[in-house]
Amino acid sequence: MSSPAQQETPAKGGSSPKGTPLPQQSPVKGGSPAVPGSPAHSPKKSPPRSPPSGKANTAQPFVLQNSDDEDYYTKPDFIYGGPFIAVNKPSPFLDTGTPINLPLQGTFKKSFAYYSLKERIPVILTKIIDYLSREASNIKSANGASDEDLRNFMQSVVKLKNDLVTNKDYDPFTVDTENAKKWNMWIDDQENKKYFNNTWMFSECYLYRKLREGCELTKGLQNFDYFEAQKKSAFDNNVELMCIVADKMVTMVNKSEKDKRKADFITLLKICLWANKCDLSLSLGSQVNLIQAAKDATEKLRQSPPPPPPPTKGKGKEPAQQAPLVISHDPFQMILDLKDKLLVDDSAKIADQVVTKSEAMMKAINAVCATSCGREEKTEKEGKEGKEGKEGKEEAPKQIPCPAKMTVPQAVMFDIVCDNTGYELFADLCLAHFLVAQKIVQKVRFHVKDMPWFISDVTEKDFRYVIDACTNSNFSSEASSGATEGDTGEAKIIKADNLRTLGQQWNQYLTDGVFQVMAEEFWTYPHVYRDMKKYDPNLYRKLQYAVAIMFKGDLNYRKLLGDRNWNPTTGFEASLQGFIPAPIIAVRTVKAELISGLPKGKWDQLTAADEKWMQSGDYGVIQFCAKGEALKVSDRPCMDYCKTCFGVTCPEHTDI
Ligand SMILES: O=P(O)(O)OC[C@@]1(O)O[C@H](CO)[C@@H](O)[C@@H]1O
Repeated sequence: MSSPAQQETPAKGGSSPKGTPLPQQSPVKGGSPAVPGSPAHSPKKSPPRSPPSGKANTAQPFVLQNSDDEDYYTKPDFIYGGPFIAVNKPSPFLDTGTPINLPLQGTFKKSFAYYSLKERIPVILTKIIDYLSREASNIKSANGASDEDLRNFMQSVVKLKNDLVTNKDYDPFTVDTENAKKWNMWIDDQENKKYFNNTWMFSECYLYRKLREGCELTKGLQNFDYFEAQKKSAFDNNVELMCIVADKMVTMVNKSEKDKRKADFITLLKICLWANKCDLSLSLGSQVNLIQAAKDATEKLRQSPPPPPPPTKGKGKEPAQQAPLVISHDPFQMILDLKDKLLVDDSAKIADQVVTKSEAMMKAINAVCATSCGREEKTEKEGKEGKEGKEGKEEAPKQIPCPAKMTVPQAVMFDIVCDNTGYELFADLCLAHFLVAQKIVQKVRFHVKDMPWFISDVTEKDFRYVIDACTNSNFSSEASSGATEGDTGEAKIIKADNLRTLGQQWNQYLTDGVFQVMAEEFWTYPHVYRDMKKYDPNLYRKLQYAVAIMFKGDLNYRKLLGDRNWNPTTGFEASLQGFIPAPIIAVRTVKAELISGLPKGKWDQLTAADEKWMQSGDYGVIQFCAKGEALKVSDRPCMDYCKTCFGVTCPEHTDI
């Protein structure tokens, strides 16, 4: 076993475990970091960290099972034949939050990363084990799996949980796939191979990838999605919200004048934002029901109402309004209610600049088309002449230029890097539909996961499920209290008529290629986005063709920011560390301890009021980096270059 003393303590080194030089280290947010060996560092055990406020703590106790656990570092050494001498080995565990500018990591005991690895993920794994034993016969019959398949998968989850809670080294992958080989290479490259000692991102992604391997190693569970049942319930729980949004969509997709179009664009961005509260990973797989959450919050507010606002002084001033005592679950009302929780709001900028850029792109495409269409006409003419002369001459195939050489896209495209399925995906689809219907873009590409990921992330199958479930919904119910009510005061009936119409339209868009679903491997790699160019240059190139890329949710945000605890006032653009294939939009409720682009003093103010505000998902940001790398002829051709295209046309990458 490698000596823990040899492991670099990140707070000391001033560089990330991957060796990336970091800016000068400043003090830890909420307290100065205790460095092992320093007087401030106490080897004493600190009281266990409580879970984020409002979340049920169903976690099991952290069982210390062998010398790989964190207490190992403070146990006395036994010297054979000599006296017992207590030697305090320098521990990589620090009793602090994540120091500024360091990666999020399980070694910082006051961080959400530590709490997640220690409490949250073991609970998620335990729930899978429970589900497998409870639903064994259904799972077997649905998948054509054997007892042995199920037993093997279950054992792999038990082992994974044990390895995690005892902070073992990562196990290499044994399944014989190219993807597993890559993972093994990346594991070899890690300086720290233990769950808590490496970056949170690597460990957490490894856990979800390893879960998948448990199924890949069986015969009958190859396509089994252990989170599917939870994802389906999540959809059902929020159909009422979808019906409310669908009803408003009717006016949003009609041709409208400029100002209304901009206002609707902004509204839909905000609907997309607050839909990101519906994430099953933060809730440890428990259903997130926004209607119930609104009812609970209303009840809480009624029990302890906020003090009335002080009277406003001065002539002609409006009297201050008492805050409403009802928290609505109507998604449109929610936007107003949560106004103060939206910490950075670039939505107006986004609405303006996406439209402007789309118009410019459309012009460029038309200009290219004018030239190539001219050529096509000629070809047609030549073809006719040819036909007259040579009978049966075949028509030339559509020429798709080499993506590495193309500097103008084939269509005006908006990309959405999806996060959660269910209501959140529904909201993303609404925004996409709006952009297409208003002719702002011609096509929307949805990037989804190629395996079950962070419980509720969208896979291709989930994508189809949501659209079909909308198309076939026959929801009809009295509006829950707090939702839109009729003018007459009568209870309003919420129906799925417009939801079904949306579902049908989305199916059509899929058939026509206006909506495209892409499940690239990269999204389930452990790499942060600044490294995309290195690990997947093809995907980077594809993204470059977008008019803008919207990254949804917290995990995408963590990857955008390199999973590093930036000084919160660092500019959003700087925190992207050069990853700007196209203009970047980040739409995220805050569920991890990192953020950039905050106004001065805001972080301190929020932390003084609630030190766990970054773990709750109650706050949000809509951020924009308008730049985007210029699309030049690539100095690094497509990785499939010349395989089938011979440098002329591209039959491979039709998704560009
Ligand atoms: O990406 P999402 O769905 O918004 O959030 C994913 C999430 O719940 O998972 C991570 C921990 O497992 C957290 O960073 C984050 O809160």
